[in-house]
Amino acid sequence: MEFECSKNQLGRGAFGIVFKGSMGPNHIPVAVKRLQLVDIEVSEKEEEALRNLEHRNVVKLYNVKSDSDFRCS
Ligand SMILES: Nc1ncnc2c1ncn2[C@@H]1O[C@H](COP(=O)(O)OP(=O)(O)OP(=O)(O)O)[C@@H](O)[C@H]1O
Repeated sequence: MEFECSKNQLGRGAFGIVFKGSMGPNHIPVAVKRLQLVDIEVSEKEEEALRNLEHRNVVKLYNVKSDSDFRCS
């Protein structure tokens, strides 16, 4: 599902900045994390782990987009 993100910054982690965004036609609020790509293999492993993880204390991963020009506006 497509998502958008705003300039509204929610926080910052070791691998990137997290922005407030929305997803889909109903604009469901989501957090958008823009990763600074360090190691593609590590990123892919984290993505796979998050996709398979379901826990009430862990955010759900909905989408991953690979685009070096992607910016939150
Ligand atoms: N779903 C969310 N809702 C609100 N704020 C969030 C959300 N996800 C992340 N944040 C904010 O962004 C900050 C960084 O989140 P991030 O997931 O990058 O943390 P991290 O796991 O420590 O980072 P990293 O995986 O890069 O080491 C959080 O401390 C929080 O303030």
